[in-house]
Amino acid sequence: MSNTRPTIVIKVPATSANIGPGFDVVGLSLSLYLTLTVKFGVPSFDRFDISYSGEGAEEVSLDPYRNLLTRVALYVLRCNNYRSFPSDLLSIHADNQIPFGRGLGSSGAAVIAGVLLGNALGKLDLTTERMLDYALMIERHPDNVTAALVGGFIGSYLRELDPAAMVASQVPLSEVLPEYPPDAGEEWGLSPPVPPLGIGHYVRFNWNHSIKAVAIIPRFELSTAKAREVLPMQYSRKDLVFNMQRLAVLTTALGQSSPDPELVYEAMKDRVHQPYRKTLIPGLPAVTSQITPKSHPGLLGICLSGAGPTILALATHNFEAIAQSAREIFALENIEVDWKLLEVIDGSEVQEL
Ligand SMILES: Nc1ncnc2c1ncn2[C@@H]1O[C@H](COP(=O)(O)OP(=O)(O)O)[C@@H](O)[C@H]1O
Ligand SMILES: N[C@@H](CCOP(=O)(O)O)C(=O)O
Repeated sequence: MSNTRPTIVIKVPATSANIGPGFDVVGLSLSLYLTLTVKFGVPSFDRFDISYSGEGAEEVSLDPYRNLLTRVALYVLRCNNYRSFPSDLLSIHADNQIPFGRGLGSSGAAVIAGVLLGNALGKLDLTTERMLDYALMIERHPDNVTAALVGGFIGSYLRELDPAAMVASQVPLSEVLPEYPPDAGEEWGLSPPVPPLGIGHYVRFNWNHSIKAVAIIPRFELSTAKAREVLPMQYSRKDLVFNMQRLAVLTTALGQSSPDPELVYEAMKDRVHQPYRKTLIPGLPAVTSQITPKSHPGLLGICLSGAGPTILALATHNFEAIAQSAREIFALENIEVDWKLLEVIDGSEVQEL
């Protein structure tokens, strides 16, 4: 009988964050996946192998100290008294359907996959809440990572931390995820900052499963960091009230048995992030204002997905016509798009084979 540990499969969904007015607050898990297959055995040259297929396979680093997935897993392991990866780790294969830098939560999925990987490698038995704490030390807005971990239509907030915990939660990312291993024979420097307990809190809203997500995906990347740099530090009371009124309505409206297109279309408008991001995404205002429930029966609402450039249209039918109209509007700006019809699905899964 072999003593090798069973293969582990980790499956994490894509997400669409914000859904219009819920900037950094709401997220949906969508039916595109990052799937890791983790094998155990005796690695040659003391080094496990990382391989990729699918989206990003050509550009991602296969060095475990540079790759986001394995850096996150190592962070979780080091916070739990492991010095490094287990010596019987043979290989990690990542099959990725989530395009990078398009506003479909690729980095959130990678962070969650990394936390689940660290938890599985170290047999740590972390609770969902604790895994969320680890993820929030890296991706510091809760909308994508929470929806990717627990699945569904999710609202979340970050708890106000006491001053000591606040310091711990704000250490620079370079200290949470150092890129280089120590030289041979040397120990890692400082212990990594262990997350404070209970950083993120969430609730799952009802979702009417007749509503599908049409993701219209421009063929260019926009990093979330760049799309956050264009946002102002302060907002007017008028704009905040505009968003809060809509968000309060939207979180219930999308779970009703017969979603009301007029109500949802208006409730998916936003004044906190989309008006500022239009400079980075030509065509955004035209797409969100010209495709309406009147022009496209079946459409409920339309917004930027996450930080963009993907457009998220929520609809019950007429998916192709909605996508085709968005394609024509983007074509006027010389932007080509792909589109996918996605479902709102469950959260992450970890299986032993
Ligand atoms: N599966 C993955 N493995 C490794 N790195 C990833 C993975 N997914 C995303 N990333 C990293 O995250 C970056 C994209 O993050 P970000 O700008 O936040 O866009 P997104 O909207 O797709 O989350 C990629 O360029 C890559 O560096
Ligand atoms: N609330 C964040 C969400 C970023 O989502 P992503 O899928 O673009 O990473 C924001 O709008 O900046």
